[in-house]
Amino acid sequence: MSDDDNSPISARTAKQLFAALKSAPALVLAVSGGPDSVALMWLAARWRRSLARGPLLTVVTVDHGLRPEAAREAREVKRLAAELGLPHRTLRWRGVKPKTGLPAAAREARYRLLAEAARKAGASHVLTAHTRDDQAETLLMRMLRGSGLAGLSAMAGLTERDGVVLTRPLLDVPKSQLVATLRRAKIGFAEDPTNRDTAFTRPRLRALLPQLAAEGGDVRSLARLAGRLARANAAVEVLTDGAERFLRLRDRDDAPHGPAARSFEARAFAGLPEEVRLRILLRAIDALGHEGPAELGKVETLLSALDQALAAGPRAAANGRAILKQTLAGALISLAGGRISITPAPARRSRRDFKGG
Ligand SMILES: Nc1ncnc2c1ncn2[C@@H]1O[C@H](COP(=O)(O)OP(=O)(O)OP(=O)(O)O)[C@@H](O)[C@H]1O
Repeated sequence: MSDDDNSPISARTAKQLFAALKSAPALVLAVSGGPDSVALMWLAARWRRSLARGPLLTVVTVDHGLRPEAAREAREVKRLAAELGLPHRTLRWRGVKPKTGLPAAAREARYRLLAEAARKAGASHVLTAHTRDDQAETLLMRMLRGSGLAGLSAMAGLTERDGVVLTRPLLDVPKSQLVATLRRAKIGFAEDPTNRDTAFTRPRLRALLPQLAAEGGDVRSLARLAGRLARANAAVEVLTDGAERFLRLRDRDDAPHGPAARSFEARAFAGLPEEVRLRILLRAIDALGHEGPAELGKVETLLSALDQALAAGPRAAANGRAILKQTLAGALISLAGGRISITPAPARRSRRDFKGG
C-alpha cells in the first residue's frame, strides 16, 4: 500500500485492490458490522458504482446466535447495505454450539454458510475484510503454537473452499486506514466486544502488538514476514511436487494399490530433504481423507521412526516382513521389503465387535 497508514483509502487504491474481481459475475461480501467489513462494503460499493459493467454484489451477515446484540448489528448492516444500493442477507448458525473450541467452530460454520450463500447468488468469490493487522496476529498465534512453514505463511490472499474462492482484498491494508475511510465517509460501525475479550488468545495477542511495535516489530514487518514465509512455502510445495514425480518414476512396483494408497521405494525417499519427506507423508495421509489433516508433530515423530528403521539397514528389511507399522490419522504406514506404503488403516473394532466375537 502506498497511501499513508492513517489516511482514507483513495478511489484509485480501491480500484487496484478490487481489479482482479472486475469480470467476476457476482461477489459475496462477508460483513459482520465491524469497522473492517463495513469499510469493505463501502469501498466495494463505491468501486462498483465506478464501473459501467461489473459484478453483482450481495452482502451477507452471519448471526452465530452467540450474542444478543448480533441480530441488531445484522439489521444495521442491512440498513447500510440498502443505503449503498446492495442486497443483504442474514444467515443464522443453527444447531448445538460446542462447549470448547467455540471460536473455531463458529468460523467453520461461518465459512460454510458464506460458501452456500455464494453458490445461491451465483458468486464465484466471497470477500472478507481481513487486514494487515489480522495477518500479523495470525502469524503471532502460529508462532506461539510452533507451526511449520505452511502455518507461518498465515492467511493467503486467495483460497478455495467448498467450490468458492475466498478472497481477502484488504490483507495488506492496515486497519487504521479502514477506520479513517469510515470516519471520512461519516459511517458508524459496531465494535464486537469479543474482539477485546481477554478470555480468547487473539485479543490477548492483539494487546501485545503496540509493545512489539515499540521494539521495531510493527504490523507491517510481521505481515511482511508472513509473506516471505508464504513465498518459501510455495517453493517447497513445488519441490515436493517434483519429488513425488521422482518417486513415481523410480517406482518399478506394479503391485495393485487402492486409488488413494501410496507406495514408494524407501531408499529413494530417504535421499530427499527432511521437509520434503515430511510433506510427502502428510500429503499421502491426507489423500486418504479419513480423519482430516494429520498433526505436523505426529508426522515428524513418524518420519523419525521411519528414518531409524531405514538406518537399521537392509538386513532388517530383506526378509519381506514389515519392520515398521504405524497408524496415524486413519492411515496405516508400513515399511516392508524396501518399500514404504501408506494405505487406509483397518477399521478399529469397537467393544461390541469384540463381545460379539
Ligand atoms: N458474522 C459475520 N458475518 C459475516 N462476515 C463475517 C462475520 N464475522 C466475520 N466475518 C468476515 O470475516 C472477516 C474477519 O473476521 P473477524 O472476526 O476478524 O472480523 P470482525 O471482528 O467481525 O470485524 P470486522 O468486520 O471489522 O473485520 C471480517 O472482516 C468479515 O469479512
